[in-house]
Amino acid sequence: MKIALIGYGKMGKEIEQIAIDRGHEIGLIIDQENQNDLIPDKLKDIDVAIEFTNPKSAFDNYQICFEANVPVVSGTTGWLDKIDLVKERCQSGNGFFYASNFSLGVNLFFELNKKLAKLMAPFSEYNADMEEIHHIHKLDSPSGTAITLAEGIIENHPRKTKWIEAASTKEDELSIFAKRHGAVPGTHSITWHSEVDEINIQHLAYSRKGFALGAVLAAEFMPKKKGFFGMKDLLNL
Ligand SMILES: NC(=O)C1=CN([C@@H]2O[C@H](COP(=O)(O)OP(=O)(O)OC[C@H]3O[C@@H](n4cnc5c(N)ncnc54)[C@H](OP(=O)(O)O)[C@@H]3O)[C@@H](O)[C@H]2O)C=CC1
Ligand SMILES: O=C(O)C1=N[C@H](C(=O)O)C[C@H](O)C1
Repeated sequence: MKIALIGYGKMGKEIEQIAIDRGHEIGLIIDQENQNDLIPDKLKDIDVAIEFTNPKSAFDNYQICFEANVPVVSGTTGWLDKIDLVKERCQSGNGFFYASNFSLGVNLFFELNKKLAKLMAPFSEYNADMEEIHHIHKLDSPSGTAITLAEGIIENHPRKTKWIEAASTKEDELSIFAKRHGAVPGTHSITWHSEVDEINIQHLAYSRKGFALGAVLAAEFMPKKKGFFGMKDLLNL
């Protein structure tokens, strides 16, 4: 498979290594300094583009790939205000795969989080909050993964209707505390507190390898696909 890497930062470089180890060819690398090279003509013989840039650039990059009819795998977070426009493009024949977190562990953790929220629903003595910790270079807050976890709680718990990135005393609000520290790859914890105890679940990434492998597996799934896909399609969760 011939891959275009759009964004050659921490994730782009990790993905390049895993893609090569799995026998793929990197046909094009686009980063900030050569971003004007991302034109449909340069994508002519590319099977799939993997996009990890930043919230401001992601959507424009998708559109260029769509024009070239190249399916996109994207892990960039913080651009979801445009998700309906991407879904429209997918309905008209383009292929797009998005995950706020590509690691197998986090996707299992998403399911565990939903099950725990459902289990807690009848027990009003417990209230939840969330903490996410990432490296100091992260641009968006809270993390995309934290938002997916919050949505999982809100869908499965009748007393939580929204999340806020602050301490809240309102029962219907789920507090998310985002911390930035050193080089932390990504840690997410959910705690259900009562007056007498607490239940805590946590996913802690040791490195970016799990995210990068998931993105390459998604890229292997995508050539010739049309429509909007996510980790549930890949992992059959
Ligand atoms: N879904 C998941 O599993 C994961 C998602 N992420 C997300 O992926 C994104 C990237 O993360 P990460 O690799 O750590 O970030 P980095 O900042 O290390 O890398 C992003 C790269 O994109 C470059 N870039 C900026 N603008 C453009 C552009 N218009 N076209 C092409 N390249 C551009 C940046 O260049 P410059 O530095 O010069 O600006 C940088 O090299 C973030 O949104 C992060 O939240 C991260 C890990 C896992
Ligand atoms: O920026 C990062 O580093 C990460 N971003 C993703 C997110 O926002 O959830 C995934 C992972 O936590 C690392």
